[in-house]
Amino acid sequence: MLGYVRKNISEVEYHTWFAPVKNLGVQEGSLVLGVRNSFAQEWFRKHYLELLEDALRSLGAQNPQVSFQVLPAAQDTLLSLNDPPPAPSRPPSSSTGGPSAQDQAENRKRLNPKYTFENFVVGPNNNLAHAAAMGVAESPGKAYNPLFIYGDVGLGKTHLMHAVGHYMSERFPDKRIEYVSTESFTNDLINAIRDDKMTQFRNRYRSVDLLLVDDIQFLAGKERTQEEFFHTFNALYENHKQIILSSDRPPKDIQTLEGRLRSRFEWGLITDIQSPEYETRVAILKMNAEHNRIDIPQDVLELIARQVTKNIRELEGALMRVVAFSSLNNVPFSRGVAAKALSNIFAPREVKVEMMDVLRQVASHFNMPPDVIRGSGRVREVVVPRQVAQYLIRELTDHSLPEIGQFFGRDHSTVMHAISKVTEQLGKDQEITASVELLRRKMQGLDDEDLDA
Ligand SMILES: Nc1ncnc2c1ncn2[C@@H]1O[C@H](COP(=O)(O)OP(=O)(O)OP(=O)(O)O)[C@@H](O)[C@H]1O
Repeated sequence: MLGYVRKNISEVEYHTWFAPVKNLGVQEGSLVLGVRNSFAQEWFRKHYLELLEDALRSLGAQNPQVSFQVLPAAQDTLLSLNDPPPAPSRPPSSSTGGPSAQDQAENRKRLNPKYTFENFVVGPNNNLAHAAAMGVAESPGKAYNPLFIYGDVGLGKTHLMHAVGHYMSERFPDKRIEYVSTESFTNDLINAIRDDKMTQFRNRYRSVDLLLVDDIQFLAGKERTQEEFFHTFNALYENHKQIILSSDRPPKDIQTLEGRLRSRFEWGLITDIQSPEYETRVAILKMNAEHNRIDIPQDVLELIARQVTKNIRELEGALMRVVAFSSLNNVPFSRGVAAKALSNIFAPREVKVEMMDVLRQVASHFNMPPDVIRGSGRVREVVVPRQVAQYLIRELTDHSLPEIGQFFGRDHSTVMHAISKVTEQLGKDQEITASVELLRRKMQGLDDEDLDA
């Protein structure tokens, strides 16, 4: 099966997703594959189910069925950044005069073990950069050289660079990988000049197979460093060695960068990373929670994702804060707890609610599928939830009556009618009043009694 799969996807994909998969045998006619976490489980369902079924079919299965099961927690918790890096997964080649085990260990030491492709959530904000990094990982020195990734702070530039490094060091344990910040490069250079060790300096940087340089914008205004980097760049480039650069802005906007360097930075591929969309932020939080074995409800993750929108490092920090807060106060996770935990750092932002959120909450409150509420049913059991949903959307979001109408496949006068109907019943009909009150508190993140206790 794996042979079939491998022929149909890229090597990077294969190593990222299929290498860690375990065969758990056949249960009730379905082949069960063990995957690392529920993120991987979802990914497999979405992206590889058909391929795996085809693979089984190619082996003669009439009615191929594949399912995925999350394996029991592995040892390597991914967020413990300070742990020693994992041991190399295969023995180093010693007799060929290749790099020593120590070299390899050195390579890995500089790479953050958490920053792998597998742990990188792909969304519309970063999919081009991700694809480019995958391309480079697959054909270093050939696909795009240099690869220039730019974007604001905390959006995953370093993560992607390291992912290429990990990937290469796993597939080609003999390759030399150097990750350096522009600041360290500059300091190394200053030390080398001072200690008269320029030859060593040049050997070090010009003999690598993959050079990753972070925050290249800091070359601006440093003439001697630019000069040295120019020669390093040329030496590597001419030998088809891969270079990846990160920066907070594109080459054209780096002031006082020599023209010859700027043009070299533009030779390969320039790609950017933008701030993540809401769904990507939720997915990142979910993955983080899982890696840390934290069982935290989806609606709490959603609240965090609405609070922190621009920087993924801060997003991760916010999650940790909520976790710490709830454990220190010995209260279970809830939206209220999260709102409270974050209220000191983030300017209290009104929790922004979307129409779909309201619909989902109302649906779950009345215990019926959202589509039924939006559907055409006219019985009271459906009409009341529909009116309540429209009423709450009007109250909690900025959407206009026609927009709400469109969301429900109705015109604005129907919505107006629904709103006045609910308004009329508030205070009179106990059930409706209680439902509206409860749902409103829930969506504003005020549903927490634990905190008051
Ligand atoms: N798409 C993603 N999926 C999962 N985690 C991500 C993603 N993007 C960023 N992160 C996480 O966000 C944090 C910040 O990312 P990183 O350090 O790579 O940002 P950066 O763009 O290099 O920032 P800086 O400019 O400050 O160096 C890291 O912990 C990283 O793992």
